[in-house]
Amino acid sequence: MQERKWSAKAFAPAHITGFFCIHDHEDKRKKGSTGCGIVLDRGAVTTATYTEELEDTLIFLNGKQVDGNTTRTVVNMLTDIPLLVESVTNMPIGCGFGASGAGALSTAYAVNDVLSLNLTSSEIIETAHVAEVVNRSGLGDVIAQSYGGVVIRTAPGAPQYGDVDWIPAAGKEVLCLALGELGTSSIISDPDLAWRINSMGKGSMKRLMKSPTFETFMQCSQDFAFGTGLASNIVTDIIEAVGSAGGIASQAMLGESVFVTVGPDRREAVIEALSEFGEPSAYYLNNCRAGLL
Ligand SMILES: Nc1ncnc2c1ncn2[C@@H]1O[C@H](COP(=O)(O)OP(=O)(O)O)[C@@H](O)[C@H]1O
Ligand SMILES: CC(C)(COP(=O)(O)O)[C@@H](O)C(=O)O
Repeated sequence: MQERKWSAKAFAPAHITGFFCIHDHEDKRKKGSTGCGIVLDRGAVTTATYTEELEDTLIFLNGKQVDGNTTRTVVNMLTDIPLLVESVTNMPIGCGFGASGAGALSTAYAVNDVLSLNLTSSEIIETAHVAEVVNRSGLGDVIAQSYGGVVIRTAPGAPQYGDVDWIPAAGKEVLCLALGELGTSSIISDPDLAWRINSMGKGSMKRLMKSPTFETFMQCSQDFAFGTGLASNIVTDIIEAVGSAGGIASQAMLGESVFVTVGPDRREAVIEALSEFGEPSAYYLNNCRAGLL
């Protein structure tokens, strides 16, 4: 007889979107975003546990009980068995690092395993993507987090409907400064903002595809942050200070956060410039995908 599994653990990485376009569709699997972003070496590790005493699904984030609506939707889409879901993350939450997507995707992998649901990766990714779309907590993070690297989302939606390509890049360092939260739901639901996002996003996508390099990605992201008006005064000041110090910075969508790329010769100067505004953290590009641990 197969041994009963009580617990399963999975990982999903952080993802910063540089620029994006919103694609609405009544079929939530086909709704999503196109755009480009980077998958990073931090993420969420989630354990799903089955215990007989549990009456309702409980969700913990870094040891504290949370509503975790997107994660809860994932569990409800997959089972009516109550589960204990414990997620631990070393990325900023609500700041444009795709934390909700990483939580949802790692949960979907862990639940599939602990309950032996025998879903394929495409079905697992689709579940997490639909949960993000339904909760308006993200549109494209789950797709990028499923693949790793510098992901260009060329067509929106879950794996069977959407499409991706990559800018080949080695484990480059990315400096980040997370200042605060931006509500993903309120921004993507605002018709004026959505119009500006889409008109800037389309232009950024065209420009990137003409010259798909990491430098073009950074430049398009910066123009997107300014052109959409999403960059606050402080974010604008930081982006300019980094530029003067010899780096390229942009805003992590959708958060009050800045991410930076810089060559080794200007690294110290850029860190000094960033330190005027807060304590920067060093991340690395991650070419690894989400999955079971
Ligand atoms: N690993 C996780 N597990 C469960 N819920 C999470 C996790 N990470 C973030 N969340 C929830 O996601 C919400 C933040 O999502 P969102 O506003 O989309 O920001 P982000 O840019 O971090 O994705 C918060 O309510 C938070 O409790
Ligand atoms: C930019 C965003 C819509 C939200 O990203 P976050 O705030 O990190 O959940 C993302 O999911 C995307 O589609 O590119």
